[in-house]
Amino acid sequence: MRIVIIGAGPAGYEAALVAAQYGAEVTLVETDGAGGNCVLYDCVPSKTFIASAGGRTAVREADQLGIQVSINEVDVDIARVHARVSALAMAQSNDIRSGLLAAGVTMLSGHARFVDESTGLALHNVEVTALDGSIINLQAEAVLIATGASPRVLPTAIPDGERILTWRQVYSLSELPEHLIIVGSGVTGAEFASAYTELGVRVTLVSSRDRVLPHEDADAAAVIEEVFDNRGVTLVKHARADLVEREGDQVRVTLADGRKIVGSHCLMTVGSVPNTVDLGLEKVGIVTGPGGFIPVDRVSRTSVAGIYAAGDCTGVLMLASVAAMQGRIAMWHFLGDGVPPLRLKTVSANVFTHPEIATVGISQAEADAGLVPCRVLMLPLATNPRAKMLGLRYGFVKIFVRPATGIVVGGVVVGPEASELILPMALAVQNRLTAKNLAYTFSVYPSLTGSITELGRQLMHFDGDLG
Ligand SMILES: Cc1cc2nc3c(=O)[nH]c(=O)nc-3n(C[C@H](O)[C@H](O)[C@H](O)COP(=O)(O)OP(=O)(O)OC[C@H]3O[C@@H](n4cnc5c(N)ncnc54)[C@H](O)[C@@H]3O)c2cc1C
Ligand SMILES: NC(=O)c1ccc[n+]([C@@H]2O[C@H](COP(=O)([O-])OP(=O)(O)OC[C@H]3O[C@@H](n4cnc5c(N)ncnc54)[C@H](O)[C@@H]3O)[C@@H](O)[C@H]2O)c1
Repeated sequence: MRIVIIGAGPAGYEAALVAAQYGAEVTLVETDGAGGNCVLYDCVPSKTFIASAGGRTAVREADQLGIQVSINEVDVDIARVHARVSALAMAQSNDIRSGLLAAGVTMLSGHARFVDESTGLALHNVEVTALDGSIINLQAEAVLIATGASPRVLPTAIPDGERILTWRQVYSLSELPEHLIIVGSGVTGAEFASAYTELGVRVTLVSSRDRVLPHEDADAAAVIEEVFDNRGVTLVKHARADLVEREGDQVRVTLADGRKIVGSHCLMTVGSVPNTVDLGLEKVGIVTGPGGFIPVDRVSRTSVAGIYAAGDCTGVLMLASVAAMQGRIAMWHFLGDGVPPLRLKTVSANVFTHPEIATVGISQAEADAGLVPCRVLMLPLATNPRAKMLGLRYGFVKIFVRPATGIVVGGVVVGPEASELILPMALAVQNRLTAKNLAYTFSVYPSLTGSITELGRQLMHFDGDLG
């Protein structure tokens, strides 16, 4: 079987590894580097940057533990931080490339597009234009589109890479911004606001809504707002940026209601657009949906036989983990393996603010709307002995269980390393464990996960026959 994969982000490279494992002849085409935007520009660089920012916070927070280091004595060598970000991304990309080559995947560098002469063909034709302009034609029984997404650019706020920036451009700054205005308070905006304040930068966060992180758990977002407030972030709510312009060494952001904010730099985090233009989709008869995303079903099939799509270009859920799973599912499906369709209800995700917000399963908003009947219990970390020892001031664990059976259907953790602490909840949701199962599980004493087993104990009497 010949398979062509367009795009070497998590969706594309994970799919390539699966297909190669099954003995398929796999060609992976990528305009940039292995690992895609995820590894080179988005997820991996931002999380590496956030790790450095956390180093300064550890010093700032040491005082309450009786360790005295003046925060004014802490120097941030931003050139080294940025160099580390770039080096780590490149190393990760090289690792992925080596893994793909070792698995027998053929890697082609260039821009791929469909060139089928008519729709409805059993074999699809992909043309690859290399950087030097040379052209290679490929034919395949199956094609996976895994072309990802790019930062959304507003026509009235064009990034110049110096003062008006996308999140991909911040690592080329030679100095930390004096006053950073961040437009957009979704996950990307909140993560950068958190990291820059940790580095001691003055931040103004422009939110189009009444709160930060409008799509996240409201209790968790309230914690982040309180933390931001304590760190001196100016949060401008109900504010839509209409115009962002440079004035010498400054940037002026004009809001829809006429208010103006002046800062040294502006970071635009207003979402992403799918990379689905110039792919020749019309040649194969794929029609994109709202926002330009490629519609797919739960086994990653597009409307055209033999063509699959996975990852950010589908807009299903813009996470690396989901992209990778969609890509693997596409290959398992095409190569004839029995495959369970994608289940979004078991996806765990994390916002890498400080503290972090991790979630799995159903959300508070779905519970409040009555979409899923459930009992909700929340425990502040302040009651947890380990949290007290660590001097943690913020955070909580929250669980959602079915009322009659006690089956765990969702959870939220706000705290340090919440991305790690969510796993017991994710295991519970994935395997339909009950509150009683959690209650009977040994957690280490003292530990933050002790609060998760405590949630189980407080809810176990709802377990009924399944306990
Ligand atoms: C700032 C930021 C931080 C993030 N942090 C996280 C996180 O912590 N955890 C998480 O799970 N997710 C995170 N995400 C989301 C995650 O990065 C994406 O969900 C993930 O990158 C999607 O992977 P993908 O394979 O669909 O596409 P991408 O990673 O975007 O890769 C697509 C690749 O396709 C290539 N391509 C496009 N068109 C063509 C063509 N015609 N021919 C050849 N190649 C082509 C591109 O060059 C690109 O390399 C973050 C996103 C952002 C913006
Ligand atoms: N840790 C992670 O897993 C992680 C990190 C970053 C991004 N992501 C994923 O990437 C996707 C995109 O997230 P995102 O935060 O980049 O985008 P987003 O679309 O979620 O948020 C962008 C925000 O900008 C606002 N906005 C748009 N135009 C505006 C304007 N003119 N003025 C003010 N505000 C404006 C929107 O209302 C929205 O709230 C999400 O699915 C997210 O899960 C994940």
